Amino acid sequence: MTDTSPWLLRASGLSRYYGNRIGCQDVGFELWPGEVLAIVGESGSGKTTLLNCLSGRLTPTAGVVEYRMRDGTARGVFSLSEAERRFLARTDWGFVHQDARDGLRMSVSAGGNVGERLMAIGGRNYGAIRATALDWLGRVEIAEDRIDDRPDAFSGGMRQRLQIARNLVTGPRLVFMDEPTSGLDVSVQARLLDLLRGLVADLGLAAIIVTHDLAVARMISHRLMVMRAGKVVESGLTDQVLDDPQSPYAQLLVASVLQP
Ligand SMILES: Nc1ncnc2c1ncn2[C@@H]1O[C@H](COP(=O)(O)OP(=O)(O)OP(=O)(O)O)[C@@H](O)[C@H]1O
Repeated sequence: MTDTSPWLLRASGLSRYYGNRIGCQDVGFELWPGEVLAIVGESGSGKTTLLNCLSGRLTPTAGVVEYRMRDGTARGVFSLSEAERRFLARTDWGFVHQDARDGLRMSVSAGGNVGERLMAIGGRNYGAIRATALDWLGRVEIAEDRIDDRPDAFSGGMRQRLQIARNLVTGPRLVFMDEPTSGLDVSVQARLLDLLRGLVADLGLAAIIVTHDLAVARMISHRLMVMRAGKVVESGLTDQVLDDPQSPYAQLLVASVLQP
């Protein structure tokens, strides 16, 4: 039966333990098409564990993650076959790593990094693939004449932009991002964030972004989830949570950032 409610991804009762240690515990939420959700919290609060469970990279100890396929059916991410999950990850989803080296093939040219994702979904026409790759390099502000360079000849910010192009070229509906701007200079970070925000809005992408930086969350996300010790302690519209946090922990987090 086709479920007609419009969420794109839904998590319920999602927990992941490492032995006795809590990674994340009893997380539940719905993500809507085109919505950007930021997961914030201090180091060790479970952000990456949660993101990896949501994106099918880490098997949860309990709970379910459901995803609405293009045909409208909701499927449990962990009841998909390995092949189905891989197909989803290559087509409908993107994953932007904090370290671009984890998301790029460093021995392949910039054009190849973008083009190979198209080939993975059946692209065969070399000229068309190269033209699309060029177009995407332009969209992420990488000059045409760098298409044959390898990412190790790129700056950190360029690599991250290339990783974004590689992820978006297949027209995904959902992108997972793990601290995509940290590790970059502040000015580079701001430009990248601006670019990301524009692309996400233009393409109507849904995104789940992990960040420890509330300013990043403020700039890019519609909704915010605050985690502490594996649990979601507060969630709501980003501006609302940041302007008027309700839980003592979120109040502390916001206050600590605002202090000089
Ligand atoms: N592979 C692992 N084995 C054992 N414990 C782990 C493992 N990965 C994470 N943990 C533990 O799970 C908890 C949550 O870690 P997680 O990396 O998800 O937090 P985080 O909020 O992403 O932190 P950071 O911002 O530092 O990346 C921590 O207590 C961490 O020590």
